[in-house]
Amino acid sequence: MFVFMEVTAMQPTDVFDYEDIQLIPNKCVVKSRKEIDTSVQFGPRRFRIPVVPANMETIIDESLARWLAAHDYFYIMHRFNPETRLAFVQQMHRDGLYASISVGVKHAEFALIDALAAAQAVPEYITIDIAHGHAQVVMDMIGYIKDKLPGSFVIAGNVGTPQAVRDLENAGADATKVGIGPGKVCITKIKTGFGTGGWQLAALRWCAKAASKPVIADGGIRTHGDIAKSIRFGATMCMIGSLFAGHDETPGRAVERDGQKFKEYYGSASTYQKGSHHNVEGKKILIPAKGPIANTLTEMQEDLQSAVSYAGGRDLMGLRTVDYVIVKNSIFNGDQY
Ligand SMILES: NC(=O)C1=CN([C@@H]2O[C@H](COP(=O)(O)OP(=O)(O)OC[C@H]3O[C@@H](n4cnc5c(N)ncnc54)[C@H](OP(=O)(O)O)[C@@H]3O)[C@@H](O)[C@H]2O)C=CC1
Ligand SMILES: Nc1nc2c(ncn2[C@@H]2O[C@H](COP(=O)(O)O)[C@@H](O)[C@H]2O)c(=O)[nH]1
Repeated sequence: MFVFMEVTAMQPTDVFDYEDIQLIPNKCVVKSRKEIDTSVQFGPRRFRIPVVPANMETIIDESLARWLAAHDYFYIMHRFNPETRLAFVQQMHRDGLYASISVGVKHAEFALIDALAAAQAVPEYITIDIAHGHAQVVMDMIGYIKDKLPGSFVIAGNVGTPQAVRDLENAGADATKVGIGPGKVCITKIKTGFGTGGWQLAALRWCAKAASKPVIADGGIRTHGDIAKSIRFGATMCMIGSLFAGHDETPGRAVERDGQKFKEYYGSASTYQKGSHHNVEGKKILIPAKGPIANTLTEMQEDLQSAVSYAGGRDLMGLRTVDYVIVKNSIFNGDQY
């Protein structure tokens, strides 16, 4: 009985997801959407939009990372070519670009931090990227990075509860990443029964209320309007995989089916990434080819500018206070996009 009461007290009050929310407009205060500033300060730098492509092997590679950095977008390089990370940081710095890498928590990852420190190659951003980020080993890694590379901005995740956000912040994380299982290629909820899939936006709101530092909303974003909703519910930055998959520059393998062009998009915990069948929590899908990523990034920015104008604001913070309604599954109203 006591345990039941405690669990009940931990639950968020409203449960909803992106598709269940519509934001309510305020009077427009700009003459043109072009006046609206969508930029965001995140750690030591300012970026054009509050969006980062997921740190997954089919979403980002070194070449795209370089392009994003050079064009003032945030990126996080994945950690699946572990031996290349020191050289990557050095090359980015040599070219006058910021470095943003991912690490895990196994023994060799602590050695990487030592190697970066020894070479005085201090990445501007380090993301600790594991499935279940509310873990002592993650807090140990945060402490280790803060000790050896105090100049790096540390993002830790993934988590799905306010307690996890507080624990990682107290361990020294500069930002936390929220989302357990809402991703398009995720099967965590099916395989384990756990996660924020189906109520990711409510989980974001729940976690962001507890946060004293920036939160990244990670997974489940299916439309550009979901970016505005993430900001409304407390995110500073949005991590997106599936919407970026399929572009010319995203590195998923190109395939053709019945004369149509697609690109592969697979989970970081899928058998395709891991090369093994143990603890698989991801799958592979095909995403239709989409053309240049720059077009999508521009469209995201324009849609965000429009969203802020509906909010009656001039910048992203205008979204934070808008009213909203919860209408279950209301977004497409039976229509196709
Ligand atoms: N956002 C999400 O919902 C999810 C994301 N992913 C992504 O998949 C990739 C691989 O993640 P991950 O398997 O954590 O990376 P790793 O293979 O590096 O595992 C992380 C470490 O944590 C241990 N661990 C203990 N419990 C868990 C658990 N429930 N899930 C995962 N590890 C656990 C692992 O040991 P051992 O392997 O021996 O158990 C290992 O030592 C990451 O990029 C991650 O972001 C994966 C699943 C969910
Ligand atoms: N449960 C799993 N989640 C995964 C896996 N690989 C990546 N991810 C997460 O998904 C988001 C991207 O979500 P999307 O809805 O925008 O496509 C990514 O950032 C990770 O957090 C996986 O194998 N299993």
